[in-house]
Amino acid sequence: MMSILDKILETKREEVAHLRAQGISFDRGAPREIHSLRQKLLEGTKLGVIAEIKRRSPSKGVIQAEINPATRARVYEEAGATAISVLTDRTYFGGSIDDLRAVREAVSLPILRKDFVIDELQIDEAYAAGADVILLIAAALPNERLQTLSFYAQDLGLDVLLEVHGTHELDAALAAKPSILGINNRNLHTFEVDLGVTEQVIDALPDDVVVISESGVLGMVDAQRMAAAGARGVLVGELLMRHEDLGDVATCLTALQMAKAPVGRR
Ligand SMILES: O=P(O)(O)OC[C@@H](O)[C@@H](O)c1c[nH]c2ccccc12
Repeated sequence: MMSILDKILETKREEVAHLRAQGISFDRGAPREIHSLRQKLLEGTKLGVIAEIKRRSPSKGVIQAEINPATRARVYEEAGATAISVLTDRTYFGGSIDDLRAVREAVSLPILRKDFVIDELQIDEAYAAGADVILLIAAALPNERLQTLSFYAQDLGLDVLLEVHGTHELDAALAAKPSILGINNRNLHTFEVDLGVTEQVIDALPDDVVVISESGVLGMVDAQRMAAAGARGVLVGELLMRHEDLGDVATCLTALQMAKAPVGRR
């Protein structure tokens, strides 16, 4: 049976063919300002919170479809988020690259393009739209493509967040020299969430790898647990997106930042 990830990757191949027909243009001679998430995580004295804009997902269905990404991003910024993650996939997550452009206009925080990147053109598109970080998923790409795409993005000055789901992907992930390693607590095939995944993977890592823990963080206790495991930051989507009231969003985000910073790792 075809998994959801396989299905998504098939859609991405169609999107890339479309992009190729269209072309992406930006001026390589005039480099843009890049806001480095890696630097911010390293300099931070608290646990970093990467706040996500996600309307829906294959695992949860609609979370909140009618939002203004720019307004929400401003609330995230004012409440002290370290960075903003924008789901740009339309078919499965209800987002778009226009959401990312709108967020870029609204905030000066680092912005992560959250999508399923399989081709250089998607990285060009992210760069032209104002992203600072791109996501690469170890489970989605052969080892040598992971490396090629990681180096391609870093040559443009972007940070690369490389996502793994277990220790079996670590050799491939580290060979691609990501700026940040993301440990996803959600299994992309079964959608099962287990914060223990971050703890297990961090145990197997060299100390100098900058780590964030992704998915399933549902409050301050979970954030604290991920910080204690050694994560420099957490990536939080659903918890924030479930709140419609922007005051509640800010309160929720402020609470997450009360977690103590990790000790004993970079
Ligand atoms: O909504 P959550 O459980 O807080 O998770 C956020 C984020 O980690 C999740 O959206 C995510 C992690 N890796 C991904 C890859 C593609 C799409 C989405 C994701």
